[in-house]
Amino acid sequence: MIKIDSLYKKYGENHVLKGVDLEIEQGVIAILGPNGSGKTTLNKCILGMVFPDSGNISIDNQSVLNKWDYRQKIDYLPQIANFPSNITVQELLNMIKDLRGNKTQDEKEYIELFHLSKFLNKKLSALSGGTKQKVNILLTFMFDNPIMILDEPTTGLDPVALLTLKDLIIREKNKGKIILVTSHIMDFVEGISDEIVFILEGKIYFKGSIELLKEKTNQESFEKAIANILKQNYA
Ligand SMILES: Nc1ncnc2c1ncn2[C@@H]1O[C@H](COP(=O)(O)OP(=O)(O)OP(=O)(O)O)[C@@H](O)[C@H]1O
Repeated sequence: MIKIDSLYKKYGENHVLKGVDLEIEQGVIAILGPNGSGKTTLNKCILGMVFPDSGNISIDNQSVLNKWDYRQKIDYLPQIANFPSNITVQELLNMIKDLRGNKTQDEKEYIELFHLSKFLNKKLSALSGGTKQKVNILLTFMFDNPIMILDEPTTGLDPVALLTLKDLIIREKNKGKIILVTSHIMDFVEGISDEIVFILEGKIYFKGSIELLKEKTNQESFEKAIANILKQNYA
């Protein structure tokens, strides 16, 4: 379980998180909110890549602030993967496996699913944006840890890869994992999520199922429900 208590984070005078309280048991949780609302900042706080100004984050009842080993339990797909450009996909795979020294799932399956075999000996600088994202996904899913944080996993993917990714997320969720997903693609979010967490003005504005969100906003579709929140707050 991930538990976040009264989390505050500001960058200079920009107060991004202003008292976030959140409890996540298991399943796919979509972290939504407008651009700049603090979704990535929240993810990075959980990962220990950004230090909150105050508040607490615990995983399985242990505070993770100023700790490192817990990160071994988290598979993270960053929003923008800054791969070294002059090495091949295979070299990168080997490097990440060496660095993490973590148990891996069958990477060959993911290579096949995303049709990556023909790119294994290509340099990362030679790959298209979508193919880079497939490599990014492979590097995240080939480990088998209880928590996944996927920041904009759909970026650049074609419709076939998008469906494959959906299936993989559902498969990992069915193993009992916690999967936090950030995305602006509402169809994708609707297809995978158990719960929605909507961040607005630095706080959790809504947490609950898509059905509840539709009910609360009096809208028949998820997309309209999200649009309704944004219009009410920004119109
Ligand atoms: N390292 C940083 N230094 C200064 N400001 C930052 C830093 N990282 C993020 N910010 C600012 O914090 C705010 C929240 O950014 P964040 O990336 O967390 O938002 P987001 O909800 O993930 O946005 P998006 O949907 O556009 O990806 C933004 O105003 C951003 O400019």
